[in-house]
Amino acid sequence: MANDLLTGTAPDDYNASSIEVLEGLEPVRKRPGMYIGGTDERALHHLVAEVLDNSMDEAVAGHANRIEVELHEDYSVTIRDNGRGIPIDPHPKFPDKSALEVILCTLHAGGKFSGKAYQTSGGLHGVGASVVNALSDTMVVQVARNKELYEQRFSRGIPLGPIQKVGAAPNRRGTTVTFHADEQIFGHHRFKPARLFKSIRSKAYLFSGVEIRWKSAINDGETPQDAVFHFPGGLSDYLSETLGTASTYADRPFAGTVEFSEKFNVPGKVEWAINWTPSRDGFIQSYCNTVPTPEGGTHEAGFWAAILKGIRAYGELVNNRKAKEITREDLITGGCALVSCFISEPEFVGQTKDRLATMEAARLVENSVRDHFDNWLAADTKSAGAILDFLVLRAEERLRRRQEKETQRKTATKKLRLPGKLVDCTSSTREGTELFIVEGDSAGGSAKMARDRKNQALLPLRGKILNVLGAASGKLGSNQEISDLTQALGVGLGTKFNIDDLRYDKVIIMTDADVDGAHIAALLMTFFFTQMRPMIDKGHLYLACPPLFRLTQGAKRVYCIDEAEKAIWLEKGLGGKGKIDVSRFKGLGEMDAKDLKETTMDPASRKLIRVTIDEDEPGETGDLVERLMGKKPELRFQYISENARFVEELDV
Ligand SMILES: Nc1ncnc2c1ncn2[C@@H]1O[C@H](COP(=O)(O)OP(=O)(O)OP(=O)(O)O)[C@@H](O)[C@H]1O
Repeated sequence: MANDLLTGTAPDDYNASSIEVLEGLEPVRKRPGMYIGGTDERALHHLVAEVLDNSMDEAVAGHANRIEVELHEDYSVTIRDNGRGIPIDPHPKFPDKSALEVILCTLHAGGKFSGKAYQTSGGLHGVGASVVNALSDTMVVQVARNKELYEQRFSRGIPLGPIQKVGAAPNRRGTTVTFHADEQIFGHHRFKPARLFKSIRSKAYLFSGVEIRWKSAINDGETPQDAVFHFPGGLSDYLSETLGTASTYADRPFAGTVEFSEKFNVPGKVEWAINWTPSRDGFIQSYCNTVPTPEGGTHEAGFWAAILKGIRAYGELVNNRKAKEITREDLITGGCALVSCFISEPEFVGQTKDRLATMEAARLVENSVRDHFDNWLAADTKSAGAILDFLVLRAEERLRRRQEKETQRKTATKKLRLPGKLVDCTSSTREGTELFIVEGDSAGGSAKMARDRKNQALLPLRGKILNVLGAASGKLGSNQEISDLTQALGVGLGTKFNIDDLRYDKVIIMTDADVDGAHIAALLMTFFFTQMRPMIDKGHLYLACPPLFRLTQGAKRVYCIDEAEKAIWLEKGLGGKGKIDVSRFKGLGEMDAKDLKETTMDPASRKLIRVTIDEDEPGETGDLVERLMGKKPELRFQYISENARFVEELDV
């Protein structure tokens, strides 16, 4: 390897033959995570959702009204509908294959791309059924069409033979899929009757035009083994059932349905139900085209916007001045909501469709719900008043909590033994405050003058802090610089560390633009990375970017971060009169307060770099820290001298 690097020749074993092209359904088996979000229990249950969603799409499109789901003793599952049946005629693009085989053995084959066969479908990528096929050791698909019954069998995505006619089906139509999940992929995970039961029941609530029958050969002692779900009352009934005997502020939920075609001249609709209760935490369950969206998305955003604007407007109407303090956060505490929308060509994030991304959905849902909510509040003043009072109380509680926290900070600050050299800011709340950690001697004076006293504090460090990677943990607590820093931050060290006690919003490392400065910044970042990691994760740690040069030409002046920037200005000129005067700042201390403020400290003109951790490469970050701060000084020296001006690229 080393020789190859030196001679510049590539090793022989990395060439075109190293580049694999996965064909057919191979990628699904190789990388199931990409298609169903993993190989765990959740992913396993997602297989049923993929097949069931296809039957639901048939129902929502008006072609089926009955679906059956059966869990067998060997943990295989059958899903049957009375829809049109997957097409079985030869596919025009692949005349020797049936459409069914193309659908089940090819990614991105489906009837939901153009919106002709389905208007508002949960399916859209044309991969669901083929993914289930690829991840099942057996899969049997039967289609009853034109009074005939057809069947094709598969194993791990490969057809075991062509499609065959297996009998007559004079009184039947629709699709039946039976599959057994492959243990090579899902290991010991098995379907849980309770989990399937719950998700199937919620599907039935989402579309009142369908009846879903459930049957299970597995008895888990709590889940019914037979059930029929049909809910003409839709989401309103679902919410009442979910809330059970909990007391609520409105006797009946605020619920309704709006067809988009009537209001906005586009296909689709939204259905919703919400009520508020003092007896449990609030929740929102949202769906798009019957697909659950546990991470929410634009339809949820539109819904909350309508409710928030509605309740505030009602508050104004009844002269409740505090209503304008209500925020979305208050609506959700104690607010239990179900929202289900149907739109054409929805955009989800990922194949598991956990979040809706279609922007249009926010507008459609908000405008549909808003009028109804206004009318509902006006018509039922008893419920409206109770809800408004409850929400105002929530808002007041939230504000009180915030105030308490602020006073706690004030008193804590008073009680706190702050390090003598800390130049604190005067703000009594944490909001908007910044602590600059500066290289002691060089920056102290000018930084003091350059700062905004109200919200910018300074902690001058004398020389280099302890290298925490090499140090024993006992040494940390007794190190003066580290103890000053920890005290100034207010967060405590080791087991006492608590990010909630942090006294500043931003902690900014401001060191000289030279090798020593880079080293100090690296030591500090290592300290935060290893001892106070949440400071980085929660976005509190920053690097200041002081300039290295000041160029002056007559009355014109610019600051340059590095040689390259200087070269550009020298070339094009500053636009002033006479020759360009270049001064190089050897340290922050050399800059006068005005320069330092303008270039490095004033939020209006400075540049800051937020220290982040590359989530994809946590191992690498650890490696780099070890390389920089570990036991091998030669590696550290090499890295720092190569990167002294570019510490910001560390991205520790
Ligand atoms: N039960 C069914 N009845 C009728 N047609 C079906 C049925 N199941 C699947 N199909 C047809 O097979 C196509 C492919 O289904 P598949 O589940 O692979 O993808 P999809 O539903 O189109 O999209 P997604 O990958 O988002 O689920 C569907 O678009 C539909 O045309």
